[in-house]
Amino acid sequence: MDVLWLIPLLLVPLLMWSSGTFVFYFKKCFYVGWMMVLALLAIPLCMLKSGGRDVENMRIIRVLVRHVKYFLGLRFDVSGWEHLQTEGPYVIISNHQSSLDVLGLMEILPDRCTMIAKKELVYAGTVGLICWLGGIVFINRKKTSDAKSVMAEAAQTMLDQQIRLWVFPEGTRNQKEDLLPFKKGAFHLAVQAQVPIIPVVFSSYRNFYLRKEKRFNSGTVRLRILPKIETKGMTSDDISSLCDKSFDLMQAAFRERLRLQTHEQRAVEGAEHSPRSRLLFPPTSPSETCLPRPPVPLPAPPPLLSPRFPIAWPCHEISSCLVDAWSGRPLARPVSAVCPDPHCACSSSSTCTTTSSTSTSSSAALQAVSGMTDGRIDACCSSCMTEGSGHHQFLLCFLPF
Ligand SMILES: CCCCCCCC/C=C\CCCCCCCC(=O)SCCNC(=O)CCNC(=O)[C@H](O)C(C)(C)COP(=O)(O)OP(=O)(O)OC[C@H]1O[C@@H](n2cnc3c(N)ncnc32)[C@H](O)[C@@H]1OP(=O)(O)O
Ligand SMILES: CCCCCCCC/C=C\CCCCCCCC(=O)OC[C@@H](O)COP(=O)(O)O
Repeated sequence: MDVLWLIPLLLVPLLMWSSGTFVFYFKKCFYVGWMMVLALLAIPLCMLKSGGRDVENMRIIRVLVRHVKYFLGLRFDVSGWEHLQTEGPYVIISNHQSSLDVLGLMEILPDRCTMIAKKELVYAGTVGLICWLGGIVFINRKKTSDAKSVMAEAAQTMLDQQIRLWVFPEGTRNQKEDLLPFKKGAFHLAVQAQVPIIPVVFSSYRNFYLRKEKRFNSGTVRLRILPKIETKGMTSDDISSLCDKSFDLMQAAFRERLRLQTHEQRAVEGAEHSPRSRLLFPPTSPSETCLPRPPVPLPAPPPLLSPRFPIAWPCHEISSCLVDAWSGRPLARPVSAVCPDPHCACSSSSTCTTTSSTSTSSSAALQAVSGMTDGRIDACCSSCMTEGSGHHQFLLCFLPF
């Protein structure tokens, strides 16, 4: 009789090892349960620190949530930190795939930043209470007029109390291959307060988390912080174009990442359903998962055409397509050139972090610039610097057919 308690103790690891569906439910229950417990811990700490609802409580919440990723086998890889180095209030907008977004959000959450959330969240037990204590602004999505007036008030509070706000402009969770059309509230907020917008793009979770298929493997989420979009001088007439511009930038970054993910995914097929992939941390690079792999030393980076510009090599976004994950052979030839891409998102003073070039015309233009005609441009323009003349230096990733 005494040994009966051993059964679940042995059964859980066995099921974890053998069943992906079990892992899915186990991890989800653990996540919700553990967040509830953490919130319970955080409540007295927040009360002691600030005596009630205060954005400063987000520091405590941030510290407490940071370790949860290790239990779930998730890694966060952040690029574009420099774009968060902006003084004063701003609005952060990001895509929203799942409640797991909270983990990524807490990885980069700046000081004095809180969120806009649906009002139902306040009823989520201890989590609801901690959201309230953290100063989260609750809106009633079903009553637009109420939501608008709450957000107009929030714009004023942002300025009065120097607060930053994080909004999910899709307005709901979305796991599709494209972002949902953006709601306008975040842009009204930024224009009313005359503060910049900082877009943040979470890479798709589909390579490790599939709600319908009941899969929750280990995986890496790439968070890309894009350059800020200024709203100084804008009025309500500019809301639509601001919203469209932000959407286009984020959609391009999301799709570009998704394309690279699909490329990497092919390399790890087969390993995908192994217990290792469900339970352990993901390897740091796709090539690590590819066995056997001949020990081919990587070639030294070729000299850039214009040494005047300090371009990092290999740059983060492109590095994943520089080497064939199976053979280790170099796939792409990085070259430096002036960016002819009309969609290039370089802004005059900052480092360019995004642009994707899929249209035939810009692809042809890039090929002409790079002098290579026997291949396809897979990704272009990363770590691009702006020359005095307004030309953009960038790297091309060139895949031979
Ligand atoms: C240790 C502790 C451990 C504990 C762990 C837990 C810690 C947790 C901590 C932290 C976690 C926090 C995690 C939070 C996550 C929550 C996420 C969510 O809940 S996502 C859902 C809610 N979010 C939104 O919905 C986005 C914001 N929504 C909007 O901005 C919408 O625009 C909204 C609701 C204001 C209106 O939505 P409409 O569906 O009516 O659609 P539209 O097209 O945008 O607006 C209709 C018209 O109203 C105008 N409008 C919108 N906002 C306006 C405004 N502010 N002023 C004037 N006009 C406005 C628009 O321009 C549009 O008019 P025209 O079509 O252009 O003519
Ligand atoms: C009454 C609803 C409350 C649901 C929350 C259940 C408790 C969750 C417990 C632990 C998770 C901690 C993170 C909580 C913050 C995540 C909130 C969230 O992601 O809400 C979903 C909302 O953005 C969009 O909702 P819909 O997709 O429109 O639906």
